[in-house]
Amino acid sequence: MLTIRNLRKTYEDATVVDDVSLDLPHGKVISMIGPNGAGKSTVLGMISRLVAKSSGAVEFQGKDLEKWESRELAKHLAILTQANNVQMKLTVRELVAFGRFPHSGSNLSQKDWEIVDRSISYMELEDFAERFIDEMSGGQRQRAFIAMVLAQDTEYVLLDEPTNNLDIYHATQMMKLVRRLCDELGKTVILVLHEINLAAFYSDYICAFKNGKIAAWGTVNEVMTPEQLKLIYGVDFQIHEIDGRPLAIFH
Ligand SMILES: Nc1ncnc2c1ncn2[C@@H]1O[C@H](COP(=O)(O)OP(=O)(O)OP(=O)(O)O)[C@@H](O)[C@H]1O
Repeated sequence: MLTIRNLRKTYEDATVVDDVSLDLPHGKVISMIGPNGAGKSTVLGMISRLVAKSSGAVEFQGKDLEKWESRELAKHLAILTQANNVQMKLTVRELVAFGRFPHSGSNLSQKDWEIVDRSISYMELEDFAERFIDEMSGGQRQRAFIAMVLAQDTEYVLLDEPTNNLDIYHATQMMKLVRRLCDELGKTVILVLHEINLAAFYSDYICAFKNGKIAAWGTVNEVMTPEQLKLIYGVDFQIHEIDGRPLAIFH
């Protein structure tokens, strides 16, 4: 369980996350949506300790996040950020192997390499395993970084805009994988997404942010209403239903 209490982030005189409190349920897929600059990545960053909070508290598995030892935390919680670039000349398989570091350091066992190869195949990168990541397209590289996060094999997986750069096929495969991580492996997946229909189709809960505050929080059906979406995004929405899930049309 991840509990957030009165979380706030200020930069000089700007408050970009403003008194956010949230109980993120375990073993579910939770999507964070909202306009540019609403504070989604900052909240995700504070949940993973990549961004220092200005005030408030984050409790992870009953213990204040600040009290976790870094390597121990990395065995339980993995994050994909938006700023993924490494300056080293690495192959996909070498990059993905970094995901095993919290567990095994640099001495990877046969089992670690099996997890690395399984993560590579989750992202359908088998044919690219020995390719250097700086010789890949943006979407292929994004999938390699996601594979590294998966190789960390944590109960909590935080993904900031994982579908960035991905085509429709790979974005859909990515979201199906997120569902499997949750349904088959019991993981909690927290994503930042701009594609609200991917959020609606594959999540259990949606948290919508606007101006640093929570604008809506609840099950997909509770949040995906024309009235709330208009308040969040400022455009008109129609909600249709496909396979029992809401589908938003906006114009
Ligand atoms: N290092 C920083 N210094 C100053 N302001 C920052 C810094 N990082 C983020 N901000 C500001 O904080 C606000 C929230 O940014 P954040 O990246 O959390 O938004 P977001 O909802 O993830 O947006 P997007 O959808 O565009 O990725 C923005 O107004 C941004 O300009």
